[in-house]
Amino acid sequence: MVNQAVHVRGLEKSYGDVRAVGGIDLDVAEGEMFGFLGPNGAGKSTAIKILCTITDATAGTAVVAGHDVRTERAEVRRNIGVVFQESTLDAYLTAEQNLRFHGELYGLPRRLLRERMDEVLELVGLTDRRHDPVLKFSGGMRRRLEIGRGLLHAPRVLFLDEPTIGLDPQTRASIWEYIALLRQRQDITIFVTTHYMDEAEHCDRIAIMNRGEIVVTDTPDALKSSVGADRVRVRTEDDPAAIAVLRERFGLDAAIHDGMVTFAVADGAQFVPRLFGELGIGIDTVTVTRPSLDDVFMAYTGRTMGDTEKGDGASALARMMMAGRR
Ligand SMILES: Nc1ncnc2c1ncn2[C@@H]1O[C@H](COP(=O)(O)OP(=O)(O)OP(=O)(O)O)[C@@H](O)[C@H]1O
Repeated sequence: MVNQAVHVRGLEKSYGDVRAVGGIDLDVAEGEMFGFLGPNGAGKSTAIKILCTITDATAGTAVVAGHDVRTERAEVRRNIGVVFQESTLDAYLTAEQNLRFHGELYGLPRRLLRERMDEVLELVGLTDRRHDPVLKFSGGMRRRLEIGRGLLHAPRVLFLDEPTIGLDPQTRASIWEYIALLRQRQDITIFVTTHYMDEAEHCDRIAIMNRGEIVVTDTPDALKSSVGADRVRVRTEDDPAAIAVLRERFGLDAAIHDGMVTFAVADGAQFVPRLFGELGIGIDTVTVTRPSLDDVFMAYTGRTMGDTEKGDGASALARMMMAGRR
């Protein structure tokens, strides 16, 4: 049997009348890269806070790395690493001093701490910058250092909350290269929240949360298939006539969006040659789009991932975590 890194049953959290988490079940296998998506206010931060032992659930159980978050808080904390979107590094300290401070908080013996510092600095590509103060680092380097710091005490589960928010596309790509490398080198489970569709594609499985409930959990491919149809967009010599033919001859419900006749079919690549043969109206351009994770997100939450912007929930989470450590 595959061991569970995260095992959650009937987890609930209410703030007064607000049911932030409404009785969720969740299983994440050891070694999985698991993505947690959902619009603002869906309950992701609250669920993660419970898993990281920052707040208590109102009901239900959660076991992380084999320990109960309610009754074995210290063991859970020893076995998890947490990286928040907002930097909690001390910019006036060097990379190494930031790591040492964290290692001491976790009570790592000196020799082990030295070894682990060498390892994580190498992993995140900052060995030659270890004596530089963090204020000289770029945004991407800071994030890499934070990921390295989250790994210092060799956690079994790493929680990454929006690890690349606010970074440029090139830096985002390089952070994901480090995350991929991390997965190859270390036996670790990664639990990540993101608002970027391309990043969600890196996950083995994704859970989409909406209004306190997990509405679906599956692999990115299976999720895309579940929302089904391909989207076909055509520009023709007579769009209203084309819409009528699509309805009468093909039984398809088409409409004009952004100046193109747009409709959905199960297999666009097979359908397009038929369309050219049988439409009887000149076609200027045609495009076929497979469902994306954004379509999946839209189908399950009624919003696009791009609509979702960060509130201050995660920064509150970062502040609480740091307060908890002192
Ligand atoms: N400390 C709190 N007190 C009262 N209500 C809260 C508190 N924290 C969260 N909530 C409410 O619980 C619900 C879920 O919020 P949560 O921050 O978990 O959502 P989220 O999915 O993480 O959103 P975001 O993407 O914006 O971080 C929201 O309605 C929010 O207003």
